[in-house]
Formats: sequence, C-alpha cells, structure tokens
Amino acid sequence: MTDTAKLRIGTRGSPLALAQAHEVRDKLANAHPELAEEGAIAVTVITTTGDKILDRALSEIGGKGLFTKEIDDALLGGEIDLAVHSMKDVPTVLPDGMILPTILPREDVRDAFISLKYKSFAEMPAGSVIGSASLRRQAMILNKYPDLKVVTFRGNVQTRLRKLSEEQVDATLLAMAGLNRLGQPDIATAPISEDDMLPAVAQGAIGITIREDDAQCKKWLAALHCETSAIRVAAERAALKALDGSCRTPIAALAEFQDDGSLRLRVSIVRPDGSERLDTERMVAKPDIATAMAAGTDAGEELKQRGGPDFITA
Ligand SMILES: NCc1[nH]cc(CCC(=O)O)c1CC(=O)O
Repeated sequence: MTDTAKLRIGTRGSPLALAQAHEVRDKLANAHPELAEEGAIAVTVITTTGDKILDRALSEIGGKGLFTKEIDDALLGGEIDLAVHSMKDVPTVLPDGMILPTILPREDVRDAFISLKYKSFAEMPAGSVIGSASLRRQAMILNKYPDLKVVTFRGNVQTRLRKLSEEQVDATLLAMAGLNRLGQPDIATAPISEDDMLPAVAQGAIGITIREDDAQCKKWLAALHCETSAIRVAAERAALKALDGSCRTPIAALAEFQDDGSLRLRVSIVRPDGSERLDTERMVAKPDIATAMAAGTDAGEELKQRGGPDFITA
C-alpha cells in the first residue's frame, strides 16, 4: 500500500516508537478527512544504529543521532514524508533540509522507579544495585545516594522486568511517558518527583520532522502542534546545545509553566560518578520560543563556564 499512500510515516520499530507513530497517524486521520481513508497513511519501520546495539551503554557507542540518522536519511531521500521521534533522542542540530515544525502535547516528564522489593531509593539498603543505561540517571542516583550501586542495563520493558525478577538488579528506571504511552503505567512502582531527579532534556515530548519544502505536510501537521510544549522543549534544548556536551556528560533540564504564565527552567549537570553536581535556574516572564531559547542558552552557558572543560567532556 505504501506506493498509493498520501503520507508515509517513518518510525523506529520498538513498541514505544510504534505506539507513538500510531498516535500521530490516528490524530492526522482524525484531523483531515482525506487522510482517514483506508491506506492513506503508511507507517514504515526503520531500524537505527541505536536499535541494533543492545549490549552496550549508549554513551559507549558514542556519536549523536544514534536513534535518528537512518530515519533522517529516509526522510531526506524521499522514502518517507514525516518521522515521529522521542525528542529526548533528537540531536540539537538538525540535518540541512529538515525542519521540526510540530511538538505534540507533552506527556509526564518524570522518571519511574521500578522495583519488586522497594518503594523508593530512600528504602534501599546500602549496596543495592540499580540498573540503568542512562548516564544522567546513574549520576543523579550516585549524587543523591552515594551508598547505592549502579550498573549498565538496557532492554525493553519485558526484559527489564525479567531481570528484576531474576534479581540481577534491585531496581531500574524508565520514563513515565513511555510507560503511559504503552498503556502500562502500573509497571512503575512510583514516579520520581522532578525535584528528586530532574528529567532528561525533552523527556516525554514527541516531535515530528519533515522536509523543509513540504508545504502539504506542514499544513496537515499544524492541527497536532502544542505551542506550550514546544516552548518548554525549546528552552531545554537550547540549554543542551549551549552546554555542548557529549553523551558522556550527564545533563538534565526541565522547563515548566507557572500559574502566573511565566516559565521556570531548571538545568543540572552531574559528574558521572555523582561526586559533584551543578544546578542553575531561569525564570522567563513572557515565554515564547525566542525568550525560552535565550534563557536556555544563558543557563547552559553558565553551567558550561562553571563546570569547565573537565566536567563537560566533549
Ligand atoms: N532513550 C530511549 C528513550 N527515548 C525516549 C524514552 C521514553 C519516552 C520519552 O521520554 O518521551 C526512552 C526510554 C526511557 O527513557 O525510558
């Protein structure tokens, strides 16, 4: 059917990526009658480098765009017309010819604590082992709970639950957003407050990339865009870009609208062993994309300066 489709969506093949792509397909079909017809939208699965390498921490593999490169190529090569991404996995600089016009309404930004034995980090005895492949999560845990141990641990939800029941680790972490989108929020023992563990840049946000000159797609996608989510993500991504760290630098950021309409941005960097953590904050009185990005850039530059070259490894 792909050859007759009016719109071809590219996505990774993980259960979460597919759920996100199907959400986008359904929203587009609901918004536009011409896309609601049978076969009007095709979903194409594209395997990325990040999907192929399952035995190493992503930071060890290195390089930006582990989960996006092959999809970017398919988009620019005209094999697909739009790509659905977890914004957490999208590099801050997009390839030439590509734009990111759409951010969906953001999901829960928090990390989930998952354990069969304990209700929270605070309950875990010294020496307990937490499995995570995320340097940010590892470093944040060690910073707050130096007596706990972290080990590198990847895999989908089912693999992780099996490893937990086999007692390979005492706890693991996943994004609440992913569990919610998979319809499995109960897998979380408890969400971790963003005050206790600041989330990754753009955690819980989905973005859609298209070719720069694709006016038709741009028109279709306008119905799906959430400007407040886009402003929050813009602030966090600007901080990430200014920090100019590699995937070896644990970075966390969260922008949130306050009741008075202002935007509060928090940014943190942590040494991988948890021994030191630097935090900063900005308030934006009248947030739009430009003011949010300016605050993010400023916050990121401050931390880069304070941390110095040995904190932020290139
Ligand atoms: N790097 C993998 C990844 N990219 C996005 C999510 C979760 C969903 C989201 O943050 O939107 C995950 C898995 C996880 O961290 O649990």
